[in-house]
Amino acid sequence: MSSSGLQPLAPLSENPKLHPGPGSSNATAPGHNSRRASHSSSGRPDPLGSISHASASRIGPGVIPTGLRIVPHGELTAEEKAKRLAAYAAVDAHVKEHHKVLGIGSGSTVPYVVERLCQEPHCKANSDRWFVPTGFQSKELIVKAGLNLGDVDQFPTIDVTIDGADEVDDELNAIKGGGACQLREKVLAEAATHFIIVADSRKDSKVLGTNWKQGVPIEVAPFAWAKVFVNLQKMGCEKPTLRMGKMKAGPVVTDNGNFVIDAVFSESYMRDPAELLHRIKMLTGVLEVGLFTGMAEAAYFGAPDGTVTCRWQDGRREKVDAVARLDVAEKGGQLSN
Ligand SMILES: O=C[C@H](O)[C@H](O)[C@H](O)COP(=O)(O)O
Repeated sequence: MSSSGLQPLAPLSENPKLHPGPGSSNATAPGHNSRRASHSSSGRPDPLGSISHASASRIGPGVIPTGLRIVPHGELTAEEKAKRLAAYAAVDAHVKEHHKVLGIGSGSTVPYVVERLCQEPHCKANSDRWFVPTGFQSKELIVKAGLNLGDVDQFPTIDVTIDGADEVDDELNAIKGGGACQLREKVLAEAATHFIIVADSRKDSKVLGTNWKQGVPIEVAPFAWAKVFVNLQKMGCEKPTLRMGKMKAGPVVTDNGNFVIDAVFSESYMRDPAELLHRIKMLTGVLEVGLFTGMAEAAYFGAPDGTVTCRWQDGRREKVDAVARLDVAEKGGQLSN
């Protein structure tokens, strides 16, 4: 089925041992799609062809598709409810049956995107789809949900990427990288025909840096971090900080093996994020900047009162009723593709 011609590793969902019957604790919730993925032979060399399902299942417990646990909506905090509603509204508006390759972002809002994709009507098309992650967390989400895992080297063109954001301005420019995933996230945003943001209403802002005070996340080659740090100070960055690990002595290391510098810039810089992005990106040693300018087509913001606002790149703004989509989430349960 792959238009790229590559045939990725068959999903673990094809292993019957990993799919207990309906009476088990892994029984699926309403909306579950039990169809298996089908894979056609590409005729081209398959670098993963020698890996059998059996050997794949021995990789470790972390990769077994255990399904996603849906927390009943009533048990969520107002903030989590808002994220869920934004994610559901975005998936319903932008994922179409003919979309075959979906980019899955990172952060605490994105699990609700995957949750929605595993419900009716979307799940019907999932067996013929590939899901491309932006990092370790979203890869685990995809695998646990039993969805077909792909990568951007197989699918350099993605139909829709849906991702969270740390802050979004008036023109849908965004700060991203609070979870250190900015490099892969930007590759998947750029590869996507439609790049959509999902967030709670605290991220909805006029000027970047108004609510997100941590600074612009910048992924740097480890050996160059001190040089970039000094360059940023010379550029006028008020407070560069090498992001440090928690429960780890030393800096955060990204999924790509790099460091992250968080750089706070004054409002005058943040009012022109495209120019700031350009200047930072030109510093040798910088791999990617967590400023996403002119990329998002639409952004969905869930509010604690249960409303969702969609903002479009052309400035349009509309209210979306997402509460009506909560039938499966109201009950909670276990969900897998
Ligand atoms: O690196 C992480 C990403 O850019 C996230 O998408 C961003 O931090 C938003 O995450 P959350 O949805 O948890 O606020």
